[in-house]
Amino acid sequence: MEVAKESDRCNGTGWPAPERLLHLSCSYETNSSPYLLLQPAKKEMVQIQPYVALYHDFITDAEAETIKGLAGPWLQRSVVASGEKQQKAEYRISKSAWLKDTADPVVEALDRRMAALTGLDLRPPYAEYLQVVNYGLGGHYEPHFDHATVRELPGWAGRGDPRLLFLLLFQLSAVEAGGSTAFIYANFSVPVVKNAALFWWNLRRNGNGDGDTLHAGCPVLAGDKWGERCYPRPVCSISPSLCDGQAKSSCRDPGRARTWGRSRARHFPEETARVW
Ligand SMILES: O=C(O)CCC(=O)C(=O)O
Ligand SMILES: [Fe+2]
Repeated sequence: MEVAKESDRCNGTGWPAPERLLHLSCSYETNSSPYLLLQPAKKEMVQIQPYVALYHDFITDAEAETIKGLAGPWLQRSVVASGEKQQKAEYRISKSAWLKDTADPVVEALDRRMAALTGLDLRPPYAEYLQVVNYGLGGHYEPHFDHATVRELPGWAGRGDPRLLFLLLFQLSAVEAGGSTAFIYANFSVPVVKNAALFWWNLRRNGNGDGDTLHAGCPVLAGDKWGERCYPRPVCSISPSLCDGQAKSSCRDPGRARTWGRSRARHFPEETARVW
């Protein structure tokens, strides 16, 4: 496969070939949840492999403004993981702040909506607090994986699974130009859609990192981009198979892993046709 460049994807020249669009669809999702029965999630499947979906109107203008207001005073230059430490990096230019679920009822409401959407318990310790991200002019996040690619990472055994199960990125603002999320190997990009939530799985159902998810936050060319990330830190992740073999020492809650595996199969049925 030709490996697309970040600049091509950020220019929007890398849409999937027509035969890869056949399975794509839009649907209202309720996931048998009382929250979503009243206001179904408007799901647009973007790509099956890697699995990427866009949920339109997932938050309201008022919620977006509240979140930006809460985070504003706490924003600091974003950091990236470097071994056991966190440090600033030229390849991630943005500011970020963590929001506790007790910070405001809006944050709690978002937590409930995310749980309804994914079927997963996303409260600490199963996820980090929500993280608000602000990219100014030229702000970007160069191509990276959200899951750790080195199995020997410090802390792998002692502190649970360091890999990010999925990413859910709420779009809190419109961007005048730039700012798309580009999937480099998969060869497509998703523009910023205000109030939508962009979702992708970083780990496959067998618990391995999905090598097709290499992605980037494209530079903001005009305006500024505000997002909020849900940052799950699953213990034993999604698959009971993770409880076998190498990752056993990180497995503190196999029961939860089984529940999460079942939720994933139920809430993301498009995946079940895939062979892993
Ligand atoms: O801002 C984006 O479009 C991508 C963000 C991202 O990759 C991340 O937060 O890990
Ligand atoms: Fe990322």
